[in-house]
Amino acid sequence: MYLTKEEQRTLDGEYGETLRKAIEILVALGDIYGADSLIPIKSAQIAGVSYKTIGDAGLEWISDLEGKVRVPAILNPAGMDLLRWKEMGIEQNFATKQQEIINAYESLGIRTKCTCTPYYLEGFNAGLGDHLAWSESSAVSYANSVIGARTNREGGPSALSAALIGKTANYGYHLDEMREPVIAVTVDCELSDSDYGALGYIAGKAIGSRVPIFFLKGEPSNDELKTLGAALAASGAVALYHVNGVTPEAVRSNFEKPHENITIEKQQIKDVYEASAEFTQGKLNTDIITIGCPHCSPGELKYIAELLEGKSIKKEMWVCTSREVAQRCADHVNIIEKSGAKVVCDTCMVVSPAANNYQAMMVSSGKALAYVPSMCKVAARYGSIEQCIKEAGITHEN
Ligand SMILES: C[C@@](O)(CCOP(=O)(O)O)CC(=O)O
Ligand code: SF4
Repeated sequence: MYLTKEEQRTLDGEYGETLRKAIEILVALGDIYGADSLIPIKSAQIAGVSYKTIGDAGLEWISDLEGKVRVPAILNPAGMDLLRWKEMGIEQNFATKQQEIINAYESLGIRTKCTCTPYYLEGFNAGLGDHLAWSESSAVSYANSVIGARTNREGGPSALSAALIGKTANYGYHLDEMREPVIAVTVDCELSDSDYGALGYIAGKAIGSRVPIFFLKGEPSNDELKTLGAALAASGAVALYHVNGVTPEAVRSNFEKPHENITIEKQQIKDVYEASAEFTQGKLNTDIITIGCPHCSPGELKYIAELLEGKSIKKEMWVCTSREVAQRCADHVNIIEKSGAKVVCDTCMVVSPAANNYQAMMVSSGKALAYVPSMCKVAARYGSIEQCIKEAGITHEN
């Protein structure tokens, strides 16, 4: 891989051990994947924040680093709401370790905003063709597919290295030829809201890590595309998808329909909503409802507030979002919290150990449906946002 003189000096350790280690990781990845050079990035989003997923080894690795990031960088969700962790049932020891991780990242100049939806934050707007180093799989999918920016699915260490160097290796989804669709997915029915998460949940398994192009009957909103992409990345490993006539590169490039095609039927979407026998036979009772995987947009918070206005709910319910979006939507947040639901910031139902305290979770996300059973050891069932709120049990209505 070609390195500039400056990059070579960094690799030789002239600017210290942290930058040497960081560029070594980028060069190693570039050599493995055949990159020709390093290219500048606009921003970084760094995974590996929850103490639940990185543990003491991760904390130690980050704490040993020195210096400051060269591009705007933020974090993936942590294991707790950084302010209201006690209310979530998080233990003191976990909270202390979690805060140490946040402090270690902060000392590297990383903004301690913990979210998988960086594209809603001030200073993180990305545009068509921008090169990024983002980690969280749904954020990667949204950046590539909905925005038309370019990022590989970075691991925590490689995104952090890219942030410190301000560059990433030029391979994979940074290149035009890797962004062309190779499989078509035809959907033969109209879809709305959580149907897109169900579609992603089904289609991801068949697509694996390939680039699909969807042929849909309607035109999904950006929130629906977010839901689709998150599920595709979780049940499969899709980092980029196109929707014919909708997503920016499909509109500009007018791709030819690939030869391989899979068709998804209405019944397959409906099946995702069918709860398992354990739920229907009453052996499992939903004891927590979670919405906001990926983190809620302002529009989703507004919709949830409309459904909950003037009502009280019986069951534990979390609405997950970023702190910045929650602050921007304070009125909607107040309405949601008045109902008894919690607007949980900085974390989510998958990366917080607090989720493990429950037995059965109802989710409105195809991604959460795929991950909650394995990552939290909690049974999960699927429903639309409206069905989730109904399941929370409305006790009174004004
Ligand atoms: C499940 C996921 O959304 C959260 C876990 O991330 P982390 O490694 O704890 O930052 C990761 C992903 O899908 O990229
Ligand atoms: S599991 Fe869902 S809410 Fe949690 S970080 Fe991933 S996309 Fe975001």
